[in-house]
Amino acid sequence: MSLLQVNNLGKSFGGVKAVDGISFELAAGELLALIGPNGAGKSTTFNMVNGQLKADQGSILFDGEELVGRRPREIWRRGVGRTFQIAETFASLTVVENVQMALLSHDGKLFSTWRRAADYRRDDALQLLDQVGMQRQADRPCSVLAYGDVKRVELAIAMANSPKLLLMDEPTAGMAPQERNSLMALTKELVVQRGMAVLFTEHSMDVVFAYADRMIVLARGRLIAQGKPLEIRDHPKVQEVYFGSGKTFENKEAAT
Ligand SMILES: Nc1ncnc2c1ncn2[C@@H]1O[C@H](COP(=O)(O)OP(=O)(O)OP(=O)(O)O)[C@@H](O)[C@H]1O
Repeated sequence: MSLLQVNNLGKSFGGVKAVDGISFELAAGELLALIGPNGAGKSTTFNMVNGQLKADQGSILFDGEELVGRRPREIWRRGVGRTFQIAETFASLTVVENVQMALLSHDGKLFSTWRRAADYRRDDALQLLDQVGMQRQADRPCSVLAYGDVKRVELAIAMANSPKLLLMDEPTAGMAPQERNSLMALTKELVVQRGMAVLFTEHSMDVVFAYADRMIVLARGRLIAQGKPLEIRDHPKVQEVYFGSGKTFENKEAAT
């Protein structure tokens, strides 16, 4: 059975059907990209899975249990993690302290032991940093890191909750191509090592085609195609939605 089973999921805002009865599955150890033009319904889908938006219709089964109607924190506790940008207030903390804060939060001790974050499970935090190649920078403040390194720390923070499913909303936005590749290669490594599933949205087609195991394509709230990257690349409906008929992804990449 798949880790995540989404069935006939829908959400409207006023008269707009932001997500219109979509169904898809995601298995453990799989990297699934959610793509589509602006306004296609990607964020709305994401936010229904993480509980920030309540679905109007359909079901989201995670590990066999219904997520629709549950609060975000409950969903997070069940093993659905997401990457967050490191807030400005935390940028002055060191890299390892940021991960220690995440461990405190995971253990439900955030407010009682706030001041002792620097002592809390430091070795575990260092091990998480090792997995993202950031152990050597553990004692530097996050504020001085290169952008690509901040993204690695954000990944380590998300790992502190040991998610079975990790949601990543445009993980490589604002990154240079080389940084993008290195972040996605790392994500793929974590997927393989931990058997974790990842659902990510992405505008960069080169990232999607290089790293996604499978893709689902939304347009105006509907799921218009799903499959392996090569199947999607040649899918007529996808070509139509993105570029009008006759054009290809390669043309788009070459043009940008
Ligand atoms: N809170 C909201 N209130 C009203 N309409 C909304 C709201 N959120 C999304 N929508 C509408 O729902 C549709 C889908 O939006 P959504 O943000 O899910 O698309 P998206 O694929 O994530 O787009 P983008 O790539 O631009 O982020 C759009 O028509 C959008 O205007």
